[in-house]
Amino acid sequence: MQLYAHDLEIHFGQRRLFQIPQLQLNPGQRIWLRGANGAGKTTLLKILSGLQKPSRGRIALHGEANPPARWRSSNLLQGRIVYLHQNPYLFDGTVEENINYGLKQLALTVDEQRQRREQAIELAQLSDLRHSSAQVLSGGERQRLALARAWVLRPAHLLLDEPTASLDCDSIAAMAGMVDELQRQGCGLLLTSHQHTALTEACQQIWRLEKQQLICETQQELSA
Ligand SMILES: Nc1ncnc2c1ncn2[C@@H]1O[C@H](COP(=O)(O)OP(=O)(O)OP(=O)(O)O)[C@@H](O)[C@H]1O
Repeated sequence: MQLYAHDLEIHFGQRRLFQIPQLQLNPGQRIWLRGANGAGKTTLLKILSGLQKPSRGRIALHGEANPPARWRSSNLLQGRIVYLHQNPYLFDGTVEENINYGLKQLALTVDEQRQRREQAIELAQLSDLRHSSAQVLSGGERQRLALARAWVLRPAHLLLDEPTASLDCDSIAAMAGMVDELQRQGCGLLLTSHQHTALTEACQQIWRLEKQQLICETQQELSA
């Protein structure tokens, strides 16, 4: 399921943040979105996930241009394109309950729910903390839980905003394992990161927000 955006533009008052004639994110593709502080990376991810309305333009899945009347209420995008914030919001309740919350939104049998939950908890290395309150988790544990909660949804596209900022090597490895697994299942991934990590290593393309434009490069071009 391709994600398309056409003619995207966003202004804050008189200031134009970016203008992007066209972009396409394919299933199973992993892209590193780069750019200086304030270039508009978070804003672009929020627009692509339907959380923020652009000043102009439209996004579509499957190539069907179908802009929602109210950007945020679009059923087209809900659950299919998931945005993961760099400081994720977790619900009151345990680690397991946070993951169950995501699962309840899906039409799965009890067995399928259990299977996904157990796999997610293991991949996120949260087995010992499954009954702990999410509110007492460390930064790295929170980030792993937030990704596990997104992981169980099997989104068509996952947009990750600085997912590994201030994480240690073990947490980054756990995050990379989950992201690799999603990619194998055909999930398209777009991620921002100011550091080169195990998550960015496997990106086939780099999109750079610069001078209000989106420039596409391959990893090879970057290292050349
Ligand atoms: N609702 C808003 N109203 C006005 N300005 C905004 C709004 N949202 C974002 N901006 C501005 O747009 C610019 C881009 O913000 P954004 O968070 O998208 O940048 P970023 O590339 O993700 O930056 P960083 O690398 O620092 O996280 C910033 O200068 C920000 O202040």
